[in-house]
Amino acid sequence: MIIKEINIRKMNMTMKSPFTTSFGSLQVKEFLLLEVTDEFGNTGWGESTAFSSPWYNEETVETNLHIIRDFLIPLVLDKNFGHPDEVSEVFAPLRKNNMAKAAVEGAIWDLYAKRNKLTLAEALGGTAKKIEVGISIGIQKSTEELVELVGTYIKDGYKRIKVKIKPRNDIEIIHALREAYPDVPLMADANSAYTLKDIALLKQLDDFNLMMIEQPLASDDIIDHAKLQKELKTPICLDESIHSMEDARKAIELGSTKVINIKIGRVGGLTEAKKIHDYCMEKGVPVWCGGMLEAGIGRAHNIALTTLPNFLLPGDTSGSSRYWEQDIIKPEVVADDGYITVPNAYGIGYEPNLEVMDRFTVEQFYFKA
Ligand SMILES: O=C(O)CCC(=O)c1ccccc1C(=O)O
Ligand SMILES: [Mg+2]
Repeated sequence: MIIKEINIRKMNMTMKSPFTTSFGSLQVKEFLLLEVTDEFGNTGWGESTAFSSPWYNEETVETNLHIIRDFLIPLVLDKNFGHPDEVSEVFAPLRKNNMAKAAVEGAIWDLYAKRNKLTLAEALGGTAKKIEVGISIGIQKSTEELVELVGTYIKDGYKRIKVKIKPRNDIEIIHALREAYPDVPLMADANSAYTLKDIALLKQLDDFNLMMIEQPLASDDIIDHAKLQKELKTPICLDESIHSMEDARKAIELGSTKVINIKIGRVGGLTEAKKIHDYCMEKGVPVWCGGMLEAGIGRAHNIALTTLPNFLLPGDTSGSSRYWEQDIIKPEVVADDGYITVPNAYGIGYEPNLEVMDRFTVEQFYFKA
C-alpha cells in the first residue's frame, strides 16, 4: 500500500467531568487525529494519546505535531508498505516519541486491515468476540463521594474498579471501598506518587485483597519496583515504566512487575504492543489494556488490541458515554454489563462521525504525495 495523503486534525473536546490523578486534573482534552489515504482511496485513522502538558510522559500535543510533520510523515508519504510492521521498522531509528509514532502507525494498521478486508482485531491476530472492561476512577472530593460513585459503576457491571491514589489519599479510601464492597475486583493506580520510603505504608495495602497496585514508584524505575515487590503480597503492575518489549523483558526478569498495562501510545504502536503481549504470554505474565481518556478512534484501537489471548484482565477501556457527551465515531462504543462487543466491520470497525469531528477540530494540516 502506498501512502498518498495524510490529514492531521488538532482536536479539542471537553470531557463530561474532570479526571484527577496524583499528577493533576484534566477536563479539556486536546489531541491529534490522523487520517491516511492509499493509492486506491482507502483510508485509515489513528489517534495520538499525548496530552497538552507533559505530566504523564514527556510528549505533548505540540511535540507530537512537530515530530509527525517534520520526521514521521517524510518517512511514510509516497512510500510503499507491505505490512504495518514495516512502519514500526522505519520509525525505529528515531528515539522515543512513542505516542507520535503510534498515531501514524495506528492509522496505517487501520488502512491495512481495511484494504485486506479484515477487522483490525483479525489483522492483529485477535480472536475474542467481546472483551471484559473495567473503569478507572479519578481522585474525588471526598471518600463518601468516591464510595457512592464506585457503587454506580458496580451497578453498571464494570468488571474491575480502579481508583487513583496518592499520599494522604490512599489507605483510608481503599479501606472505605473494601468496607462498602468487600468482594469487588479492586485495584489502585498511584501514577508514580510514592518512593521506597513509603514501603511501610504500601505494605498496609496488602490487607485489602487488591488485584494489583499500578505504578507506585517513579515513572522511569524498574529497580526500586523490584525491591518493593519483594516486600509486598499485592502484585505490582507497571504502566509508565514500560515503553518496549525490551523494557518488559527487563522488568519481568528483575521481578519488578507481575502484570503489565499495555498502552498503544506509550509503547510506540500496535506492532510493539503485540510484541509485549506475545513476550508476556510466553512468560505467563497477564496483560491488560490501559487507557488515555481516548476519543472513539483511539478507543477502537484499544478494543482491537484487547482481543489478543493474553489480555486476561479487564482493561480501562470504558464506553464512550463515560467520557463524552458525543463521541467522534459511529456507532459509539457501548459497554454493556462490563462487556464491549468487538465490531465486525473492517479496520477499526467504527466509522468516523465527520459532523461531530468537524465541530471539535481546531486546526488541520494536509499532506499529499
Ligand atoms: O479511562 C481511561 O482512559 C484510563 C484513565 C487512566 O487511568 C489514566 C488517564 C490519564 C493518564 C494516565 C492514566 C493511567 O492509567 O495511569
Ligand atoms: Mg496508570
